[in-house]
Amino acid sequence: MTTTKLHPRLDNGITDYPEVKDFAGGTLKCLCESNRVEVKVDAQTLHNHACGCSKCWKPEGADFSLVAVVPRDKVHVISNGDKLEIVDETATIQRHFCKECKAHLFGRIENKDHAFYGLDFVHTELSEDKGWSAPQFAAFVSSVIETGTAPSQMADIRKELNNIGLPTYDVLSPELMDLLAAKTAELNGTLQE
Ligand SMILES: N[C@@H](CCC(=O)N[C@@H](CSCO)C(=O)NCC(=O)O)C(=O)O
Repeated sequence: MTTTKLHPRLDNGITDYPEVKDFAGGTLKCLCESNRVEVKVDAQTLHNHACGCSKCWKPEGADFSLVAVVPRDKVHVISNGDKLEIVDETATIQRHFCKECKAHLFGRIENKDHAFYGLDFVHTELSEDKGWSAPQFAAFVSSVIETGTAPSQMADIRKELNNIGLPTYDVLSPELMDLLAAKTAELNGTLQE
């Protein structure tokens, strides 16, 4: 038994993701009461996952964020873009957040030599549209220790994630780590076909 709250959309199992075939996207809205920042995403997301890292945006009290990727040319700010600022311009992922409510609307990589260049990071819980892809794994699980989770809770947290069907990794999933390594090999000239 653990007192941890993974994320409001994970604590009772993965029930809020009725993934819809051919789902074409929806609109993300910040958490402000009025003048919401709105970002239209014209595609289904890929690689949706729980992320325990300290940089991804999490709802109040949650240990994990839920974050997925989508092609950057499918992401368009349609309202109140003047409220967006970048958390850290020097980070690999430039997270565009609403300076009033602090929600992150999208994260973008501007370095063309990065394996994930061309993909934006989005939190589909900011959308009321139903049909988004469901979380598939939990990444950066050990990182929750960095933001104040006791190491003694980690076994329970991993068990809880596994119980709702999410394999746990302390970096990204093997598939994504292979993409990162292949990009490094490509840049080093050692990539084999
Ligand atoms: N232990 C660190 C890990 C931070 C980290 O590497 N975060 C990943 C998360 S992306 C979504 O899963 C990352 O790629 N970061 C690049 C960036 O943030 O620019 C911590 O917890 O801070």
